[in-house]
Amino acid sequence: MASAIQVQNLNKTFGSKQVLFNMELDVPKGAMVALIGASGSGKSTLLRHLSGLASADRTNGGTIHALGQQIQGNGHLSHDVRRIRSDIGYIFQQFNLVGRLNVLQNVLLGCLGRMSRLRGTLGLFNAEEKERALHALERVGLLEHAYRRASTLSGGQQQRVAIARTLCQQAEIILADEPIASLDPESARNVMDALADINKKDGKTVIVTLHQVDYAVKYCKHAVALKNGKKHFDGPISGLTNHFLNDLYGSELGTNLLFSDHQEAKEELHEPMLKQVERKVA
Ligand SMILES: Nc1ncnc2c1ncn2[C@@H]1O[C@H](COP(=O)(O)OP(=O)(O)OP(=O)(O)O)[C@@H](O)[C@H]1O
Repeated sequence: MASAIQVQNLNKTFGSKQVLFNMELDVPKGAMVALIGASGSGKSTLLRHLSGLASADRTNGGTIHALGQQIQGNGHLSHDVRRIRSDIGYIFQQFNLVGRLNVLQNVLLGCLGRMSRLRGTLGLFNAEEKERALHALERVGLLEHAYRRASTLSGGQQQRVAIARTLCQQAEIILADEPIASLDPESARNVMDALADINKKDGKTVIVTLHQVDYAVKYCKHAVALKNGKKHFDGPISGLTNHFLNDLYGSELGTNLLFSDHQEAKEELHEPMLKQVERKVA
């Protein structure tokens, strides 16, 4: 299957501290991937590199391609990174909406990457773009709030506006960096439902960093786990065995582990695991 994201030999060093090591990653188009790992393992740093928000080491930094186009190589962003980025939607933990604008205006900001600078600067959105933005809001269940000031929405609603913005952007790849970390369980579920819906119905590729393994199991078929800046696992979600998670999270174990029955997760245990998750997350 064609790749949405390809990472080859990515290395990143901050000062004297290397935080990503020889990272290799190939995410097929249409996948929904959970990126997991203990705090400080490098999840956010990797995600920022995938979208060209950060550049790798100048020496032996590796390459990153998005939809077959090189976004960076050896620490140099490609000259047309802005155009490539228009295919990549980015969702932040803290929503990153413009609070004083209304919800619809925030969603329309997703169109800016594909507009001429002049039209964008003047905020001259055309009828097709406005219709697309309204449709995106309908998709995430927030159409009735289109004309509310964004800052008056709840955190979960704001995150769904951010998702609608990526729809309006017509992004093919959605990178979500801990999108539910600051949300209550119901809001978290709504946000993950919206991402899963877009993945399933629109075929968008979603890579989502998650601290809660239960949400990863419930929503993603595939997981990539980082440990100390290295890829530690890359495979079906059923591979996240209790033993593996103990090893991955170490001292964070109490807050992150889901499976308490000490059974090794096998492919055929996937469905029962999901049921357990559903009960836990309900
Ligand atoms: N701008 C920066 N300058 C220096 N060090 C950084 C910078 N950004 C990240 N780091 C370091 O890189 C390592 C990986 O951080 P990163 O935020 O990617 O981890 P994470 O897995 O996303 O953690 P968390 O789950 O807590 O968000 C950490 O040691 C962090 O301190």
